[in-house]
Amino acid sequence: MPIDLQTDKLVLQHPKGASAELLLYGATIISWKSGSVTNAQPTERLFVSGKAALDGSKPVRGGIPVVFPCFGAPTHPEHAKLGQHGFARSETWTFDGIVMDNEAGVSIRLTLEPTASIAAKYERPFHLAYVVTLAEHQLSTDLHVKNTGLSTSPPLEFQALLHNYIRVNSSEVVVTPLKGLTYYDKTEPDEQLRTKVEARGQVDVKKYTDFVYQNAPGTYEVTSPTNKIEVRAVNFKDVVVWNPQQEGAKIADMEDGGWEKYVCVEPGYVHGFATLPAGETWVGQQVLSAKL
Ligand SMILES: O=P(O)(O)OC[C@H]1O[C@@H](O)[C@H](O)[C@@H](O)[C@@H]1O
Repeated sequence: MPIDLQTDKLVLQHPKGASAELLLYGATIISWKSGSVTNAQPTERLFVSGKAALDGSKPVRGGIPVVFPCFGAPTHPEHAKLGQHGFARSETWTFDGIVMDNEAGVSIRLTLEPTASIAAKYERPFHLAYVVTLAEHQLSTDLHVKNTGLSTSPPLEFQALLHNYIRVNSSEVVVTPLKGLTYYDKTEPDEQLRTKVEARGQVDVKKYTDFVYQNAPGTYEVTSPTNKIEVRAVNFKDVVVWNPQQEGAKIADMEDGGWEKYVCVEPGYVHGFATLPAGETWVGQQVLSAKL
């Protein structure tokens, strides 16, 4: 079966060998196995911590959690009751159907609408759809946000991000091209000094990195001697590069030394807020391609 719907997760299988698994909880992709143009053998491209909870008790430490409607701690008054990174990664989504099932792509759609538990902490009406498409060497994830409010209601203001944990040796990986971009350095203790300009042609994560690059180009290469993933994003104007290094030891669900096994490269709309008038839809798209 190219698409296997189980109680709490979906398994996608591409006829040429790639596969992906996603939980209904958080619409979190927890595995993407893909070959590349130069290496046909499907290999795992995402990192999931050995200590991650996969039972819906807390957001998954790894894979691709969906961040909506706030990134980090809430800063918008409408998000005040939400936790870090919002609720999309910790609510159970609904399987809405198969979008495509052929060699070009095996594709499904999940949706999320306000539930009693969401409405208790977030009052705005919305409809989210998440379309996940598996191709021979690619995984596409498209987030559709609709403001379902009445025409008289104010625009929806939100942030959204795809929190990719890319499996790679973090001491060898570089992320390009980020040179010349303004970024917000969340590791900088002095608030006044947090806005910086990237001077490096190749950004490594050999030290604690938590950088929010603004107005980034949208296409990034995540390269190590044994792995290369291209991240292509549309409408996610910013990109976060995160690796906690030893700070990761303070994260309860991080496996020992887990930070040596991934880099997070996260396209998002996170500097400021996307503004969506009533009745309209915003679509943020991402394509991950295995190049090596
Ligand atoms: O522990 P969480 O909520 O999954 O967040 C992990 C990291 O996510 C990154 O996107 C943030 O920039 C970091 O500041 C944060 O630590």
